[in-house]
Amino acid sequence: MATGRVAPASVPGTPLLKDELDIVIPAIRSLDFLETWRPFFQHYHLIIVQDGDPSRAIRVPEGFEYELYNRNDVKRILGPRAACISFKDSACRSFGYLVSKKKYVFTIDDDCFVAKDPSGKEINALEQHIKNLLSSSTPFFFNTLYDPYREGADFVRGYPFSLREGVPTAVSHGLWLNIPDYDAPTQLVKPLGRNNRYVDAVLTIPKGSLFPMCGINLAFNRELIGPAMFFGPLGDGELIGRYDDMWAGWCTKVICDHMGWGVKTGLPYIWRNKAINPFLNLKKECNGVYWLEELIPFFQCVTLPKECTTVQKCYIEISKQVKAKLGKLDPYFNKLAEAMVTWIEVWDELNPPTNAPSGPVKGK
Ligand SMILES: O=c1ccn([C@@H]2O[C@H](COP(=O)(O)OP(=O)(O)O[C@H]3O[C@@H](CO)[C@H](O)[C@H]3O)[C@@H](O)[C@H]2O)c(=O)[nH]1
Ligand SMILES: [Mn+2]
Repeated sequence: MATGRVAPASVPGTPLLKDELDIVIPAIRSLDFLETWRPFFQHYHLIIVQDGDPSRAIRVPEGFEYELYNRNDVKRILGPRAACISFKDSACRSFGYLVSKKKYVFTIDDDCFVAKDPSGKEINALEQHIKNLLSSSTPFFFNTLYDPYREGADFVRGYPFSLREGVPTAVSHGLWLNIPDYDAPTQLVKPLGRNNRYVDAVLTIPKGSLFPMCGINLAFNRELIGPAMFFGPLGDGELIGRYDDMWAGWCTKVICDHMGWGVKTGLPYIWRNKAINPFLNLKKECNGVYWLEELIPFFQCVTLPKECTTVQKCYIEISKQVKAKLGKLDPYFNKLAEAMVTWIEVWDELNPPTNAPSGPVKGK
């Protein structure tokens, strides 16, 4: 069995991290999807961020413990700085991360259901995320047999012994069966594109590699990386839409690499039910598709000096580089850089830094 923090075995009837994890849901539709998740979510606390008309009453199915915030609440709590929270898209979920007081967060969209594994068994997505987060990651050297900390797995021959302890896992990025997370152009050319392939694997994304982080089925250690999980303002009505989660992912990965923390992708799967109209998505994504080719080289070149010993310091440093380098691409990025600073201000106000994790650690 691999060394390092190994995924905990689940004890039937005992929900893992029950008092240490919040489930954050951005919601503009109904919350009926929660019925299907009842066996897996019922012991956890939900934070629902309601988008759309705040006077609309949104029904939470009986028996769930929750707090619900609408736009008016966000304005009341953040005052003029509420503008950094993007509404009109899934990015309003960031507000849930901000007000959570838990160590871990799992976020899921309101049109996602319980998937089944190839044996027909319902997948407890939350439990798998927790296993991913509670076991170590291996960003500094790739293990060809996937996550060595999973039951029955291990490190292969040639894997340096000095790296087998692994490092803390900051993010667990889950995947989707049925409707894949395609961009609008791919949706347009593959209208019937479905993901039916269940791959029983979890991988650490190597240090230095960026990835497209999708917010649909995502969990993270809020205590470690929470201040970098800012999804916006990149939503509808902005110059660039549907890149809210991507932006958070690039910032997060660059910071995790600097701090010496891991990001895992793969299991668990959820069942994603429907794709939004690709033509509407194309309109939202248009600038993003174009700018993507500039944004990735930008993030590949972000340098974080050793003085950046907290996530907040790293994030502010990235915001400065956004302004200096991407502001030339479009003034929109100056606005985004300012929103990033505001986000850190409100994060620190609502989450006073006590023992903020510091780094960088291994591998620098
Ligand atoms: O104005 C809105 C629109 C949506 N929401 C909530 O956000 C999530 C996702 O919304 P939706 O299912 O409509 O969109 P998708 O394209 O399937 O989702 C992905 O797009 C990514 C980019 O934004 C994002 O990470 C994914 O979530 C649902 O829960 C809606 O209720 C909203 O609050 N306000
Ligand atoms: Mn959706």
